[in-house]
Amino acid sequence: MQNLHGKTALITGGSRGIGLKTAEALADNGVNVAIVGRSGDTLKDALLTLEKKDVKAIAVSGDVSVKADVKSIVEEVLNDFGHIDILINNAGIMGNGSFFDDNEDMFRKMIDVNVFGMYYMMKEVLPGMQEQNSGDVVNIASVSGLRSSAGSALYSATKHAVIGLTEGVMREVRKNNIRVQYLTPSAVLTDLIGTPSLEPETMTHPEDIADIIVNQLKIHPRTFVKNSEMWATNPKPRNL
Ligand SMILES: NC(=O)c1ccc[n+]([C@@H]2O[C@H](COP(=O)([O-])OP(=O)(O)OC[C@H]3O[C@@H](n4cnc5c(N)ncnc54)[C@H](O)[C@@H]3O)[C@@H](O)[C@H]2O)c1
Ligand SMILES: CC(=O)[C@H](C)O
Repeated sequence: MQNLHGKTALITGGSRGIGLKTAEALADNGVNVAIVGRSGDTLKDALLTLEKKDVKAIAVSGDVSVKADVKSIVEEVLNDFGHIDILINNAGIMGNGSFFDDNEDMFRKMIDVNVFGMYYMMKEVLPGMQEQNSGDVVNIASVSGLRSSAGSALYSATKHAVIGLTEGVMREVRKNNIRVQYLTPSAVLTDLIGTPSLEPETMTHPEDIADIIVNQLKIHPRTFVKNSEMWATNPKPRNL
């Protein structure tokens, strides 16, 4: 196992949900954290939480689906931290409904945020990791990237794209000692899913995903968990 103390991490969508819990868990392990989100009180509140930890924490506002924003986000983080050890590509949006709905704009928006956001981020961050000959990239996909269902074809298509993108990039940069992995959580109790149809206590919580991320990052750098699927153990009232 390796100690994460003193490393630096950039977490997209770090203002709430899985991203914020991951930033908190990393900070608890001595990692300096930069959270990225669209501007607003949520991002400020998240930073206040992180500032209480014994690490350097910064918040950078920007839209990951906008190439110029991503460029300036990464520049700002590099100015503050000098380098980036860990990139958590977590920002994402979900729209559901029938394939036959009027949903072309929503589909493009999801592709822009869920797929291009990650693409732009990796384009900006990976060259620095190649130079330092080390690094970790964690891309948050979803079980919807493995199995699609009626009502989620479009979101699912974006998460399938995330998995394809991640796997190819991983194969390209492992020679630089960079570990690129993806996670495929099932339903997690966050704002993204709206009112849950399952009993909240029986669902996976965002801090559970954060624990998994931190523990996987602690594995000796010569090895990594390429992909992992997380399920709620006993979701009620129905087993998914
Ligand atoms: N909640 C679930 O059930 C679940 C399951 C599997 C995968 N995921 C994935 O986990 C990731 C995090 O989701 P969550 O559940 O924490 O959702 P959430 O809605 O609580 O958080 C999403 C975060 O992404 C940010 N974000 C959205 N669009 C952005 C943009 N264009 N630029 C910058 N930031 C942006 C939001 O501000 C927010 O901080 C997403 O990629 C989601 O698809 C979630
Ligand atoms: C939100 C999501 O990704 C589903 C529930 O797996």
